[in-house]
Amino acid sequence: MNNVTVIGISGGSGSGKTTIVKKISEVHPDLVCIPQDNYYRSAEYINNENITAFNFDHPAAFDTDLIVEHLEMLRKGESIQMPLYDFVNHRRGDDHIIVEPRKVVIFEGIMVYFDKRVRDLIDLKIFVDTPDDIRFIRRMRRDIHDRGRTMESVITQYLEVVRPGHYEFIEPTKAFADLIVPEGGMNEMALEVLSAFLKQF
Ligand SMILES: Nc1ncnc2c1ncn2[C@@H]1O[C@H](COP(=O)(O)OP(=O)(O)O)[C@@H](O)[C@H]1O
Ligand SMILES: Nc1ccn([C@@H]2O[C@H](COP(=O)(O)O)[C@@H](O)[C@H]2O)c(=O)n1
Repeated sequence: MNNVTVIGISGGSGSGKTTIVKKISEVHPDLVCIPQDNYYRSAEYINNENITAFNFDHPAAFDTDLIVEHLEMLRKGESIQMPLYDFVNHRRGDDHIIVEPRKVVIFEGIMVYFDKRVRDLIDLKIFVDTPDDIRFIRRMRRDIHDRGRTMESVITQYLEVVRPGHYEFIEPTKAFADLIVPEGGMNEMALEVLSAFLKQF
C-alpha cells in the first residue's frame, strides 16, 4: 500500500489520548490505532504493594525495537501481529491481534516522540496537553476502576515515578509536536479539525 499516513497522539497519562482516538474512530472507522501500551515489557512480579519496583514511566519499559519494526511494516502496507497488554497483571498477553494495513495508522501513547527512530516514522504529531491535577484525578478513577489498583498504590506510583517520569521524558517531547490539543477528548473544535484533516484519506 502506498501513502500510509501515521499520526502520533501523545501526552501525559490521563491527558485524554485514548478518548480522542475513540472519538475520531467513530467518525473515521477506516483507521487503525496502535497503542504504545501494548508494547510494554512484562513485569508479572508487580502488584499494588510493590508498584514502583518496575518503572512503567521510563522509555526502557517499552519494547521500542518491536515498535519500530511494526510501524515500518505498516508503512510498507504489511500486516503485523500486535501484542496485547494486561494492566491488571502487568504482562503481555499470550494472544496477539493481526492488524491489517490501513491508509491511516494512529500510534498513541505517553512516549511516542521520545525515540527518534519512532518520531521519524510519524507524519503528524499531536500532543494532548492537560493540567497535572486533572490528569491525576482521571488516572486515579480509571486505575481503580479498570486497572485493579488501590488508592494508595496510585498515589505512591504517581509521586515516585509517574510525575518525575512525566517531566523527564514526556513533557519535553511536546516540542516535537505539530499540534497541541488542550484538555483532551472533549475538545470538540480540535476533534473537528482532526476529522477534517482525515477526510482526505
Ligand atoms: N475531557 C474529559 N473529561 C472527563 N473525563 C475524561 C475526559 N477525557 C478523558 N476522560 C476520562 O479520563 C480517563 C483517562 O482518559 P484517557 O483518554 O484514557 O487518557 P490517556 O489515554 O491519555 O491516559 C478515562 O477514564 C476517560 O474516560
Ligand atoms: N502495568 C502498568 C503499565 C503502565 N502503567 C501506567 O500506565 C501509564 C500509561 O498509560 P496511559 O493510558 O495512562 O497513558 C503510565 O504512566 C504507567 O505508569 C501502569 O500503571 N501499570
